[in-house]
Amino acid sequence: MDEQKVLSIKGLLDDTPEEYLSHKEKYENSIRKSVLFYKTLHSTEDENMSVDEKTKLNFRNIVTSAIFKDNSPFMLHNSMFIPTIMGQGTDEQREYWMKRAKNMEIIGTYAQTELGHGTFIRGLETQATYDPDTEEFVLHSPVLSSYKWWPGGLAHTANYCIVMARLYIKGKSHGIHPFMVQIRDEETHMPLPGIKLGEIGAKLGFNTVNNGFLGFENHRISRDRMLMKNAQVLKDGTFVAGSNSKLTYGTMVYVRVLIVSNMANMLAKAVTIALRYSAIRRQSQPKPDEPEPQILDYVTQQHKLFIAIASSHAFYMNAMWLWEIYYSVSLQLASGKLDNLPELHALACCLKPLSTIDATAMIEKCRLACGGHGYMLSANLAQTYGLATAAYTYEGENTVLLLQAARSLVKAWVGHVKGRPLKGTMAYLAGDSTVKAWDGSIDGIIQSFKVVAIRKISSVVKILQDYEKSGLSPEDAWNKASVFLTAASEAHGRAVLLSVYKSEMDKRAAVLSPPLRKVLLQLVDLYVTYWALEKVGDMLLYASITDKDVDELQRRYIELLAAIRPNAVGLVDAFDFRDEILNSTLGAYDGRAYERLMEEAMKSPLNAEPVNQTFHKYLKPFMRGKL
Ligand SMILES: CCCCCCCCCC/C=C\CCCCC/C=C/C(=O)SCCNC(=O)CCNC(=O)[C@H](O)C(C)(C)COP(=O)(O)OP(=O)(O)OC[C@H]1O[C@@H](n2cnc3c(N)ncnc32)[C@H](O)[C@@H]1OP(=O)(O)O
Ligand SMILES: Cc1cc2nc3c(=O)[nH]c(=O)nc-3n(C[C@H](O)[C@H](O)[C@H](O)COP(=O)(O)OP(=O)(O)OC[C@H]3O[C@@H](n4cnc5c(N)ncnc54)[C@H](O)[C@@H]3O)c2cc1C
Repeated sequence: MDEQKVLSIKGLLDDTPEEYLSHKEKYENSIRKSVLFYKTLHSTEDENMSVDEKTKLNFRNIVTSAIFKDNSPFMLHNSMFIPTIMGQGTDEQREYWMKRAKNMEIIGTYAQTELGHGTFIRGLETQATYDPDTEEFVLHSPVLSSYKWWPGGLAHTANYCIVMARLYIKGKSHGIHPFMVQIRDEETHMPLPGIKLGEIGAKLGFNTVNNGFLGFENHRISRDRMLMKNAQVLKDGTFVAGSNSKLTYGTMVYVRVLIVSNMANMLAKAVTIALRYSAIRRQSQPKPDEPEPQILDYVTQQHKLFIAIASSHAFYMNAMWLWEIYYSVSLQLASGKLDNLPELHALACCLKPLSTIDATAMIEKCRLACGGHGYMLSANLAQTYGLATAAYTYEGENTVLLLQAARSLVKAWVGHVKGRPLKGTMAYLAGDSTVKAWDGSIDGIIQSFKVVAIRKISSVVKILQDYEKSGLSPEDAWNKASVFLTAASEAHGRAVLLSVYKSEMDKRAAVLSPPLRKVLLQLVDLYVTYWALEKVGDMLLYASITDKDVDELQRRYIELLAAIRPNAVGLVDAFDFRDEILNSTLGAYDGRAYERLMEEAMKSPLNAEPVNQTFHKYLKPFMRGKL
């Protein structure tokens, strides 16, 4: 997708900064731009695309959608509506709906979360009751808490949506299934009879995504609107279960993988802004006889920012690696082979939380590193934070997903102890669980992170078993141990992030020029050393690190910051964000931050006149004691 082409779209870029638009104007402006964007770039994910092309398209979509400073009301159409049709529709349903969706003849969203339930999918209350007499499903929202609540684009944009509803046949529940539901008339866009729609209101971010609510009053849809790839309802109401009820959760796994690459992109944007600003901003005078230095020369500033560069690389490498796994498991599922789905689910349940936790924290650190100007909306750091922090919650709240990963880790460990072989990304759990002497090499530190994970998993399993021996139910034991279950999942996730980053870089290093290889491997070294220092407690407990080793690690870390400093600006320039996509007064390539700050300030409607009308209406009478 050619960004030049995107940016050449007349009217795509805002004359009036979004900050000065009303809530309603922001939405209307975003629709205007989304239509322009799609008309020019009508890029779709072709089923015949190679893994690499699909991944790049997703990644490019993310990058390009960044133009909107916030996200587009079309976001769910691309990121969930289309993938659900692809993953949950029969061949016939895909044939029909994919054509309409790809051509933007219809705009869709994905309506799963309800006012009363987001995490607990099996608790969703929207009903889809099959009527064999008319061969229809009756959709109904029995109580307020069953209203769909949150779906992007649902309020005023989408005219179709995937509704995840509880299927009832002859009074019996058959679990949650996906239904294709038209919610608005294709000509008038009016909500169809029996359908209540609206917007959920202003949020911390995502204020142009048009998140909405949806309630059904006995709304009927034909039988062929249930997406029936994984489970079917025959005309007479016979229910045919799928091979695995969790296949209906497939879109969420896809988006969790997408989010890891999205975090790489978000973090790259934020650190480009903060680091470029740090290269032009001069402040203080540590040496009386020298000019004020660039704030980028403060080692504390390097500590705040360089890890963000390395983390973006790490998330990107892990995301590309995870996409390969996702696509290969998807192909296996298509041929009925399910045995690698649990591992993909567990990986996504580790990497989505860790990438969003780290990216959110590091984007905020990029903002904080820019002083007062980082607090300006025109810097586009606050908005980037707002978008990233949402991913902590959506697509599976992070705690919940880490506990899901813990389920798999506990099962793997208990199986291992009983002699069952471990496989894939959990195979290392069968390895040595002690570090006889600290090995400060990159591979040695990564091995130590694996030992930390082994020890945390084995110890939390022991806690669980002790609780159950003491008479606690498995559920109560699980809840009591849950803090350390999430810690075990995080440790596993860290080990995966580090080892995949290193191995993926090693694969690429062979084809890099020696100078580039040196710089990129310095970032790997920085990433591994940073996390060893961040998790020094675990290293002391499980990896035989001594205070002398820690001292050595600290010195190595400082030297790495100094080594990276000369290439720091080049490293963020290499993310190759155009100014229009960075959309930031502080991050523009030309470094004219002060002029841009002033230019943006003058766009404030308040600066249109020297005296605001409230002076004569309120202030003057007030100051003259006449109010
Ligand atoms: C104009 C320009 C526009 C261009 C835009 C381009 C795109 C932009 C890209 C932006 C990038 C991304 C943004 C996407 C936006 C998304 C917005 C947000 C959407 C949403 O939030 S949708 C709703 C998401 N909701 C959730 O994720 C809910 C979380 N809850 C759950 O997943 C489940 O409830 C659960 C897993 C927590 C528990 O499920 P439950 O049925 O109770 O199961 P359990 O009993 O716990 O476990 C049973 C066994 O099932 C296994 N399991 C569970 N889930 C899965 C799964 N998904 N796959 C496989 N297996 C699964 C589990 O492991 C258990 O197995 P075991 O018994 O242990 O063997
Ligand atoms: C910006 C944004 C966009 C969204 N877009 C969509 C969309 O397009 N479509 C859609 O369907 N949904 C969407 N969502 C909804 C999102 O999927 C849910 O918010 C998310 O699944 C969490 O559910 P919840 O909000 O009901 O929180 P709850 O599930 O009520 O969880 C609240 C808190 O309770 C705790 N908790 C809950 N369960 C457990 C547990 N089992 N163990 C331990 N602690 C627990 C956690 O601390 C959690 O944060 C969006 C949300 C946001 C913020």
